[in-house]
Amino acid sequence: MTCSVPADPSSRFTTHCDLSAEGVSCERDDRILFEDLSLSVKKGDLIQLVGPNGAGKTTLLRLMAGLNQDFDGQVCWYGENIQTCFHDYARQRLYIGHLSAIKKVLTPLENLRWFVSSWPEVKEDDLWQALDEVTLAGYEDVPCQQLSAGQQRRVALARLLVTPTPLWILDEPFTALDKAGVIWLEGQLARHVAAGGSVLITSHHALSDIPALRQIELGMHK
Ligand SMILES: Nc1ncnc2c1ncn2[C@@H]1O[C@H](COP(=O)(O)OP(=O)(O)OP(=O)(O)O)[C@@H](O)[C@H]1O
Repeated sequence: MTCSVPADPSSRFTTHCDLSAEGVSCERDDRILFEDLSLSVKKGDLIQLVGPNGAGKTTLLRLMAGLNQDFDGQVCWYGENIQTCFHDYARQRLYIGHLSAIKKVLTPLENLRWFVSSWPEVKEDDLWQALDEVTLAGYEDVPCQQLSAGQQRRVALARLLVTPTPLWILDEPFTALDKAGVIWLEGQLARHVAAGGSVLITSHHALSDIPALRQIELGMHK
């Protein structure tokens, strides 16, 4: 089934974000992580989930990304349950988990080629440019297992530059980045929302300089 989503020809995206969690509750090991939670992510939103370790931030991100169905309530894309239009939804959201999901036996370039295979409009030149921007020029053909943790994170984050999705769902994306990488990523977040994109993020890093920021606190249940 396909979602009925209006196109916006004036935007760099084919559509804008309209994601909503409605009455979502989730329990793990008899402990309530969140209950009857509602949340919407629209064009230009930058929403940071905050809370202590174990509060449920990753769990909420994964269910908003459609990667976890073990919860009550529903998550909708343009009013339709994301599970019934998952194929279309997955083309409109970029999820980067805290493990990055890069294939370590592949090179940075091969990882990006594999990753963008769902977006045929992305050109080979775009991949080289993205690797250059994340300061991996010269490392394009080195297997990722030979890169440092921060460089591997940069391979994962290069996807932000090549994927034409309005919605970014990012779990602790600042992990292992050096100071310059942190500044670069903050700039990318700010630029994405200013261009009409949307970001749902967990991070223990303060994002207070980004004007669009809204925080949602988890971990209120004992
Ligand atoms: N698959 C699972 N089975 C059982 N319990 C789980 C599962 N996944 C997560 N949990 C539990 O759910 C709780 C929330 O985990 P989650 O990873 O969402 O927390 P978090 O807020 O992202 O934490 P952190 O800040 O440490 O990354 C934890 O107590 C965790 O043990």
